Amino acid sequence: MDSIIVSGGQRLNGTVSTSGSKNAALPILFASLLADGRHHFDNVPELKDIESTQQLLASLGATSERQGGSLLVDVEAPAAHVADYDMVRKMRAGILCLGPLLARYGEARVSLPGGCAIGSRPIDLHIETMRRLGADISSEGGYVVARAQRLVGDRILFEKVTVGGTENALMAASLASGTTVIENAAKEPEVVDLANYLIAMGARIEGAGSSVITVEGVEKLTPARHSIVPDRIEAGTLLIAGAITGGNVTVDCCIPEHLQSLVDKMRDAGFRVDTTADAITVQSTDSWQAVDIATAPYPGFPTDLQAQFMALMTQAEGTSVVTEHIFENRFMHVQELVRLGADITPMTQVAVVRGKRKGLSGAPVMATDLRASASLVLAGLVASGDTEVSRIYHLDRGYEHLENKLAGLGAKIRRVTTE
Ligand SMILES: CC(=O)N[C@H]1[C@@H](OP(=O)(O)OP(=O)(O)OC[C@H]2O[C@@H](n3ccc(=O)[nH]c3=O)[C@H](O)[C@@H]2O)O[C@H](CO)[C@@H](O)[C@@H]1O
Ligand SMILES: C=C(OP(=O)(O)O)C(=O)O
Repeated sequence: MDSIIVSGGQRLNGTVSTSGSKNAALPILFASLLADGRHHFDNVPELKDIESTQQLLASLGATSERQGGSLLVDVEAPAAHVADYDMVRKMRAGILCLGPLLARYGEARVSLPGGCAIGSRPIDLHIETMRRLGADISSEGGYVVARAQRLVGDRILFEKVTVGGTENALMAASLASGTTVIENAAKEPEVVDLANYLIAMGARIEGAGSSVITVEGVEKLTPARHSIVPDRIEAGTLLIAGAITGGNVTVDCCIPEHLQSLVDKMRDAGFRVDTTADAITVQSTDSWQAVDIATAPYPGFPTDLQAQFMALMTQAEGTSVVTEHIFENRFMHVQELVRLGADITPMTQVAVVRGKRKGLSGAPVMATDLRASASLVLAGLVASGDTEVSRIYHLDRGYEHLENKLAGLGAKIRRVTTE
């Protein structure tokens, strides 16, 4: 099992590039199930979650081949429309094959999904969506079982903003008969990227990126070519790495607009942050202070950057209040940051971080989920001595060669493999 060892104390400097977005690539790969033939995706990150998706797609009749940063997916009708437990348990996004399978073949049997341990993650809104579109749907032996003749467009009003729910609704509605209006839709850039691919395949979608999306169902979609949007969460993690080490780091190949909430918070804290069309530069200063954050759906502060920002706040002058509004139990990193010497009091969905610059010292810590892993690596960059982050398979789900990118900026970091 791999772990990462970080020897803290190096200021990071230089330029690093952003990879394609995991959370955009996953739904887009599932969307390929909507059309037989060859789909061509560029800027697809090399990640465990992408490999797991390729395996799941293969079990559904869609083989894929990587060519450098591109992935070619050949879709043909599968013998069965089953997403097996062994495939779906590894990642939450497995539920995203429900909409495409149901819309395309009129039936789907999808295992209840796994994913990061960040609180209970129900799929009731996905199920309700398919029901609204006319599916007969039930839960049997750990599987969602759904059937429909042809889905029929309807009004879907999400009681809560859900990224995956909106994505499943978009994919299902694209091949439904008639019009679907999705209200209180998620506005995340990853939803927009999915909509753009569906449109490239011939779907008729308006309003993606706003809270009301209208989909006119079509009879058939055809494969297309698409480049995956840059990963705003990876870009944000790298910016925080620059800031936490007191360095000057430029993150390029990103879309600064997608990171506005982070940029605003970093500026409020006192960092100098400059943006160009496709890059963000953070320049550190000795006088920066704690700021509060509260996670919210896009364009609010992303829950997927909460743990990393908390690591930064352990180094701030003053006290920061971190509020997690999206997931009920996304503070698993707190106890590990405390092992490194951080002063954090977790409460229900609120954590109070008392900053103390240069106060961390290296220790063995355990990654509990994807972004928690990243926060521990960031803390390790400023802790004195060595920090060994184990269970790094969580990190590998969603970061492309993070240790190489950080090493390129001057970090002393290495991966070790133990039996
Ligand atoms: C693969 C992917 O893109 N994952 C992202 C996606 O996850 P995911 O799509 O799973 O997250 P959602 O936006 O659906 O979840 C938002 C909230 O809605 C709740 N909910 C969701 C569905 C449902 O049927 N019922 C329900 O109650 C969730 O428990 C959570 O409290 O968006 C999250 C919120 O930005 C990110 O943290 C994840 O990185
Ligand atoms: C929580 C995440 O992923 P998933 O939804 O796949 O568990 C994440 O990307 O931070």
